[in-house]
Amino acid sequence: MNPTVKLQTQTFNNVPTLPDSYVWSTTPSESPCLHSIDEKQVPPVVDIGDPSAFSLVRDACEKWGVFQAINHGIPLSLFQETEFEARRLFSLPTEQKQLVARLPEGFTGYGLVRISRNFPKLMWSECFGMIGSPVEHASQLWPQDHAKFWYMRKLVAVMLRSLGLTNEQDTKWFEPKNESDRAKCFLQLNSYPVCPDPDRAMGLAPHTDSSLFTLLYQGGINGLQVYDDGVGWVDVQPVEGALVVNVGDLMHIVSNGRFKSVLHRVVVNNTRHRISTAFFYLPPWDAKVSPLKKLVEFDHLPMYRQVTWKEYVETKSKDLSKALDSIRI
Ligand SMILES: O=C(O)CCC(=O)C(=O)O
Ligand SMILES: [Fe+2]
Repeated sequence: MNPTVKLQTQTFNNVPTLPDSYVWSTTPSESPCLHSIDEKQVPPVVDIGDPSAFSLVRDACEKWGVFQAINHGIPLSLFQETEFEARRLFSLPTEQKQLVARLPEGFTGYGLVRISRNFPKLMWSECFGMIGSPVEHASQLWPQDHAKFWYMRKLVAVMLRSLGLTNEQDTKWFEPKNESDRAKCFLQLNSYPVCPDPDRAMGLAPHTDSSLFTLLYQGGINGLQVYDDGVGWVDVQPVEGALVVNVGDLMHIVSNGRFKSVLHRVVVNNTRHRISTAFFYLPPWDAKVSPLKKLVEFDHLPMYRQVTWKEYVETKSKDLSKALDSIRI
């Protein structure tokens, strides 16, 4: 049994005060968050079905590295059902969740978020990871007709087109060489239980996602914050029907730094148990990722050397904040 996971879950259920191991020195009061109502100071909400979406997405990814997408074509009921099942899963007794505990180096199963090992303090959260997507099976069953199972296709297309990548040559680098090599989705259910002392706790420590991009459903409960150099921490308020789209490190590399991978964190609260569902859109394991030629021509010099996704994950698990810099030319 993983002792850390056991400690964590018991703590969530039983304590009236925050144990020392969960007290962060960087509290929200030390790094205040902006609760802004000025819409220029928050990541924008973009209607993906609108013809102006490409330029709005480009601007948002360049300035913030994040936006909220509406009209994205993904049935919201999928997320609502996922949230329902996530609440069922996280409310199981600890011993039962331990049956599917994530291995220390693994991605799937129940446990602490993977980035926990990079921080000395514990985070007020637990998670459950899964790999795979229905597209893998649907494409074998209906080779010509599986597009409707690829829920993220509209968003993938918008992200690429907003970078000016419109033809097949531009996107060949992450095309699968065979069916088993197809781009993967990693799904993570995050649970942030009600916390006795939210101002001194941390739901999820500041990090960037390693993915190409991440789709996030945050239900209706606040908690996600993104960092802006000029303004500091900014709330990403849940918007009905919207999905948060984060630019990840790989998109940052591919776009030669034009789309910036967004630094974000999650704060907790003392009244509501927050659940979020994150889909990390990933290239095949051995895909070679580097600034795309077309985009380098625009910027003149490549900022990053080529790296495989596998190599990048290994580098990042050793040092979260230095992985991008370590491949900088
Ligand atoms: O719970 C959230 O709002 C964010 C989750 C997140 O950043 C992650 O899973 O990487
Ligand atoms: Fe994240």
